[in-house]
Amino acid sequence: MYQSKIVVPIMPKCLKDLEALEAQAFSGADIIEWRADYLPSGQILEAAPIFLEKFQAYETLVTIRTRKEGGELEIDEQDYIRLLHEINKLGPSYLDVEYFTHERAFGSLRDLKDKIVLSYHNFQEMPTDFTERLFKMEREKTAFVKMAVMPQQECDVLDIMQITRDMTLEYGQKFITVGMGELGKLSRISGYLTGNAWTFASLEEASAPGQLSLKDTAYILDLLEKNVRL
Ligand SMILES: O=C1C[C@@](O)(C(=O)O)C[C@@H](O)[C@@H]1O
Repeated sequence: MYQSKIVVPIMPKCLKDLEALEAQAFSGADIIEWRADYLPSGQILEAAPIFLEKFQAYETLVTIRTRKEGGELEIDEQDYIRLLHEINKLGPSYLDVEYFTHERAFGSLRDLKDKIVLSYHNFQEMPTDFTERLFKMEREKTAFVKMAVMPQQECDVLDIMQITRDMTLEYGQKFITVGMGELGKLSRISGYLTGNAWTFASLEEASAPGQLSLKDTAYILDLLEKNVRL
């Protein structure tokens, strides 16, 4: 039986929003994800030390989600890589890197692989090459590999869970998979069976469809992870 860590995203749209956040309100979370793409790219480096200092009691994940993968920011590849390198110098626990959108440029980030969450997002569908993409990302030997997709039918959710379990048994607990939307909710709380390493939960505003609240996620995981005997 496995346990999942709970990640709560924050999405400040200006520095004032970021400054107004109270770190204690996030208690129950293990990791705070800063969705830096909600800020104009010119403000990201100013905001980064504020974020990292405010949430120093938690592990931290910095994500610059580009439009192509369902995020808010249009940014060229060089800036994307440069920002990640600069933010890394400030000491976040983890950095999200979109593998298939920035595959050519990934080489220059390889030296950070021990803190990289290599990721792929598809808000349209469950890609038919789901497993292949996981294998491809796994071969880069980063800290974690993440896939967030949109299941279209019930069996897609079961497939996500089964594949996560198979990959975890083979390579260890380093996969983060999400079935987004209403249909996918079960995948978010199934880590005790599948080995899903992290689950994303929301405090006020959800950063993706189907996210459960932090309170509900903590309650359900507690129930499933502590009381189930396999
Ligand atoms: O990749 C993910 C997962 C996510 O899309 C979700 O569905 O919970 C939420 C995003 O903030 C995060 O970067």
